[in-house]
Amino acid sequence: MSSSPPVASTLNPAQMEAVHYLSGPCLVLAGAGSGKTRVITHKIARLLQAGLNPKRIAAITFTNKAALEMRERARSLVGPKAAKDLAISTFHSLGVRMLREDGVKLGLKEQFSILDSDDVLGVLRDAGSCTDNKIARQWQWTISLWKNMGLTSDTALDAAKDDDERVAAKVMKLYEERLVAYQAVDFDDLISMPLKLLRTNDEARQKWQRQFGHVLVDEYQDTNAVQYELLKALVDHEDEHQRGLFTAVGDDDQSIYGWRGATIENLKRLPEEFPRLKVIPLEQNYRSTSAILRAANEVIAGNPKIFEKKLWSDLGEGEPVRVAECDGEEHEAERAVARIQALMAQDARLKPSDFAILYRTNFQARPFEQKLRAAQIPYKVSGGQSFFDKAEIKDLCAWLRLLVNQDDDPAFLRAVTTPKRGIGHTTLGKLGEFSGKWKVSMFEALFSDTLAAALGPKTIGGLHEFGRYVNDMQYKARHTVGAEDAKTMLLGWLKDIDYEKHLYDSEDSEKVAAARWSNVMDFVDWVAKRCGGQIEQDGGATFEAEKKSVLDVAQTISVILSLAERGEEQDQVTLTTLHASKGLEWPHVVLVGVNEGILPFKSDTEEMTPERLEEERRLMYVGITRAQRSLLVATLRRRKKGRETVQGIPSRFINEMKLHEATNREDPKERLKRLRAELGAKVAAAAANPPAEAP
Ligand SMILES: Nc1ncnc2c1ncn2[C@@H]1O[C@H](COP(=O)(O)OP(=O)(O)OP(=O)(O)O)[C@@H](O)[C@H]1O
Ligand SMILES: [Mg+2]
Repeated sequence: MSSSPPVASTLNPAQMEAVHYLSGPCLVLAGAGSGKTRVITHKIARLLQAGLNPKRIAAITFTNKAALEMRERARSLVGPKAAKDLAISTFHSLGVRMLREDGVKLGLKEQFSILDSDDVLGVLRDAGSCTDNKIARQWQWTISLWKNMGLTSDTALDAAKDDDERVAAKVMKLYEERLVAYQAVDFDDLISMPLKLLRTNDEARQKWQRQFGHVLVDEYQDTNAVQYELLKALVDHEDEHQRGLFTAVGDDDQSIYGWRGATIENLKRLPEEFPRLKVIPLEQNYRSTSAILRAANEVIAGNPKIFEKKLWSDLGEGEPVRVAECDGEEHEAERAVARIQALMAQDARLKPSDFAILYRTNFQARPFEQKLRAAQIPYKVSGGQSFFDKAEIKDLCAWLRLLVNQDDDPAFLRAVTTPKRGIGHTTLGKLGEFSGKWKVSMFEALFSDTLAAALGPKTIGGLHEFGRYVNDMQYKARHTVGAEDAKTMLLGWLKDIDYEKHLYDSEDSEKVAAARWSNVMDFVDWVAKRCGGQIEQDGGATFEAEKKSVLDVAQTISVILSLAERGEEQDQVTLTTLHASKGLEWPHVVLVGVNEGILPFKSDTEEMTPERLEEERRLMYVGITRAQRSLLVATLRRRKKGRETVQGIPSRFINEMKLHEATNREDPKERLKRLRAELGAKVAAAAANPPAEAP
C-alpha cells in the first residue's frame, strides 16, 4: 500500500493560503463543494504541526454527525492519538462542557439536567396553565427564537409586538423561573449560559480564552446571534497576539436555518468587528459535474447577491440533470428505487451508500422506506430521530436523566410512572402540590414528614421505596465505569424495574413488544459502549478508550438525543431531509417532492414572503449541490394533502434550473463534437509535452 500523499499536494493555492494563515482571524467564504470543510481538517493538522496542543484546538461543527466525521478525517491526517484529544464538537456540546466545568459559577448544580423538546413543552404548558398543545408549541417556538436572538423575558416583553407576544414573554419569565427551580437547562441555554459565564465571570473567561489557541467553525453561515457572541467571547483574548485566532468557513448561499434564528448578519459583522480579518474565496468545486453545478448556479442566481462568488468544476459535463414526473407518492418512490437499482445493475462497483434520497420534510420518507424495504435495499433515515423518539427509549432516558438530576421533575414523573408501581395520580398530585408550595423539586418533597402525614403510611412507603431506589441507582451509576460493567449494571436495573414485563403487558402484539425490547437492548449496548474501556484498533495502533461512569454518559445523552445520530457508517441508502444533508455528498442523488407547496414549502396559514422564498431557494441549492455524478429531480403530478389528493404543480425551482437550455446546449451531436475536440486537444497537448521519463 502506498503511503498517503503529503497534505500540501491535496490543496489548491487558495486552500493552502487559508490553511497556512495562523496569525489572525480568517474567513473562507465560498460556494458548495469548494473544499471549505477540507480547509478546516487540514488546518487542524497545520496547527498541530505548528506545535499547538490538540486539546487547545476547538473545531465547531453543525451536527454531532459532522463532528464524528471531522474527527475521522482528522484522524487520517494526524493519527489517532492527537485526533482523540482535539476539541471537536457542536456549539451545543461545547456549551455542555463549559457548563459542566463552570456552571456552578452561574448557580447551576454540577449535575444539572438538559430538557428535550417534549420536556420543554410540558414545563411551558404547566407554567402558562395551558392545555392547548398548539398554543404551547407556539410559545416554545417564539421563546426559543428570542433566546437565540439574545433576548431575555424582560427585553422580549419590551420588544413584544402584539398581545400574543406579550403573553409569550410573560410565560417565558415563569418558564425561566421553573428551569432554575428544576436545576435544568434547555438547548438554547447551552449556548446562552456559557456566553453569560464568559461575560460575567473574569476567571472563567480567562480560563476558556486560554484553553483554546485556535477556534475553527464550519458552516459559519448558520450560526445564530448568540453563537456568534459566544465565538467572539472565546477569541476576544486579552493578549493582542492571541486575540481573534479563529477560522470560519461558510457559504451565504447555503444559509438554511434562518427560521431558527441563524443570521447572515454574522457574515457581515465579521469584517466590521475584526478589522484584521483575512477573507479568502475558493472558486473550484471538486464535488459535482458541470451539468449539476450549472443547475445549482442557475437556481441560486434567482436570489439577491450578498457576496459575489464564482464556482466552476473541471470534472467534465457529466450526465444531464433529469426530471421525473410522477403520478403520486408511491410512483415517485418506485421511480427513485428503480433508478437506484438500474444504476447498481449498470455499475457493479456502486454500493447503496452511494445514493441519497433527499426531501423537504420528514413526513415524505415513509413511501421510500417501504419501497426500499420491499426491494431489500438497506437504508437509513437520518435526521429523523426515529430511534430516539420511540417511547421505550424515552422512558429509559427519563430514568437516566433522573439519576443525573433528581430535581428534574418531568423525568421524575415519567420514571415514577413507567413501569407503573402503584403510585397514582392523586398521590402525585399531592406531591406536586407540596413541591409547588415549598418551592422544592418533587424528589426533595418526597421525604418530608408533612407529606407522609398527608398521604398515610402505605402510600408514602411506595414513594420512599422509589426514592431510595433512585438514590441507590445513582450511587451505582457514579461508580460504574467501562463498557462491560456498565452493561451489567444497566441490565440489572431493567430487571429491577421489570421493564420487559412492562413492555409485554402494555402491548397487545407480542411481536411489537419483542421489537421494542430489542430496541431497549440496542440502547443498553449503545450507552454501555459510550462508557469506554474497550481496545480500539486504529491503523495498527492500539489504545484504550477513556473510561467514563454511567452517570457521566447519562449527562451527555440528552444532547446527543436531540440530534439522534449514532454515527454508524453502514452501507445503506441515505434518506434525509435537505436540512440534514448539509455538508454531505453522494455520487447519485434523487431529490423528491420538488413541487410548489413542498419545495418551496408553504403551509396554508403562512404567507410566502420574499425572505422565506429565498431561504427555500437556498435549500434547493443545497440539495442540488449534494450530488457528485448524477441528479434526478422528481416532481408529483398529483399529491396527497391531508386526506385529499390534489393536483401537483412542479416547483418553480425546476424551471429555474434551466435544464432545457442545458440540454439544448448539450445536443448529442454537439456533445460528440465537443468531446472529440477535447480529446484532440488533449492528444495535441500530450504530443507537445511528452511526459518526463521515469527515473
Ligand atoms: N484541493 C482538492 N483536491 C481534490 N479534492 C478536493 C480538494 N478540495 C476539496 N476536495 C473534495 O471536494 C469535495 C468537497 O469538499 P468539502 O466537503 O470540503 O467542500 P465544502 O466547501 O465544505 O462543501 P459544502 O459547502 O457542501 O459544505 C470533497 O469530496 C473533498 O474531498
Ligand atoms: Mg462543508
